[in-house]
Amino acid sequence: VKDTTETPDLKQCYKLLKLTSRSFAAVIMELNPELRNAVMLFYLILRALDTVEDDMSIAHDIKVPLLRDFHKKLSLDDWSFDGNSPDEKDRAVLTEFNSILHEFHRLNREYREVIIKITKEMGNGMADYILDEEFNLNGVQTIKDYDMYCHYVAGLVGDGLTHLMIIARFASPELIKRPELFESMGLFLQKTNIIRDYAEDIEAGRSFWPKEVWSIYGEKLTDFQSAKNTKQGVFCINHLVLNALEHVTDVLTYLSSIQEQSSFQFCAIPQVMAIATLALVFNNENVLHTNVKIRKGTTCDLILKSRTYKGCVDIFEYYLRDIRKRLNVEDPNYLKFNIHVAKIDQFI
Ligand SMILES: O=C(O)CO[C@@H](C(=O)O)[C@@H](OCCCCCc1ccc2ccccc2c1)C(=O)NCCCCCc1ccc2ccccc2c1
Ligand SMILES: [Mg+2]
Ligand SMILES: [Mg+2]
Repeated sequence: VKDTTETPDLKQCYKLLKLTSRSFAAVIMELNPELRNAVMLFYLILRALDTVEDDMSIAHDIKVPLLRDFHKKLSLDDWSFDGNSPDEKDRAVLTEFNSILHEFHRLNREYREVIIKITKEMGNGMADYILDEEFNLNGVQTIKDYDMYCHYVAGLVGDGLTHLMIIARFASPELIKRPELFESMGLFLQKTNIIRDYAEDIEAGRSFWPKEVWSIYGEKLTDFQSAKNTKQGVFCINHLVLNALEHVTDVLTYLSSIQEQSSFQFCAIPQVMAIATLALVFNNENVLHTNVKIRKGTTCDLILKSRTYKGCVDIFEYYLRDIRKRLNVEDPNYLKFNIHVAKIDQFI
């Protein structure tokens, strides 16, 4: 019988979960007990890794080996790290890493193997980017680089979660044959965050908007912050929204194959939040200056409506129509948008 005693370490882990993530904590708590601890620990371990990646105060010669070897910490009984991550709540996952390790060793082997594999691949992908001088100086260059970066930080999460759900028998093994589906689950979320976080990232001295796109609309990425370039900045946002929408059909196909209710909601809620966020950032010049967020009321409606697959399809259809209605003919992306949204409509 599974040992489900609530140890002090487990309580500490759930405290860390709630501390580090508003959105993901809520959906992870919804999960069936069989899967909840594994996904919670998967989240905290990757959040710890990402906190190292995000911490601009850690020197490269410390950061790169730390990222590459992070998965090896998972075999230790005790390890913690005190970076100077500006974000207090994120720092805690690294200083309190022992609780995560103690609980990690209590997971069944199959779950641990998935988590170690993804942590190793993500850590090495992040390290490769940090070592790439081009990326360091000028950020993400091509759309191909953009997709590859998002693969490492989010596509791999979709990969790991899919395998955890299959081990727990909450998703069909057929999904393993469709890696493009779980890749899109991650890329849709990450690309939405990257578009939304423009102002915050520029402030922090980084950005992930691909040069292949923004250079169509401006000389420098920071140009969009001056009033005279607002229109070009909005066209750039819309171009990136269109690029993110290319993942919609894969996301809906993936959702249609999750049978277990709590896993379905766990997968569906972040996706419906993302399509609502994409509709919010579309044609929205505020994105160039601040971090726009969907209203709390909207969030509640989305959570309720996304309980069924049909509800999710309705939500996507609603926001895709909303975006199409607000397309302006002078937007260079006008034609591509219409063709692509019509294609998704056919799929739906
Ligand atoms: O620092 C921040 O607060 C934001 O960091 C972003 C960044 O630095 O780019 C960035 O960090 C990425 C690296 C660490 C990934 C951590 C993660 C996130 C969600 C999870 C959900 C469940 C289980 C494990 C999870 C692991 C970030 O958090 N971006 C949010 C989008 C990531 C989506 C991951 C993902 C992929 C597929 C999914 C499928 C189903 C349900 C949730 C899913 C969640
Ligand atoms: Mg981060
Ligand atoms: Mg990061």
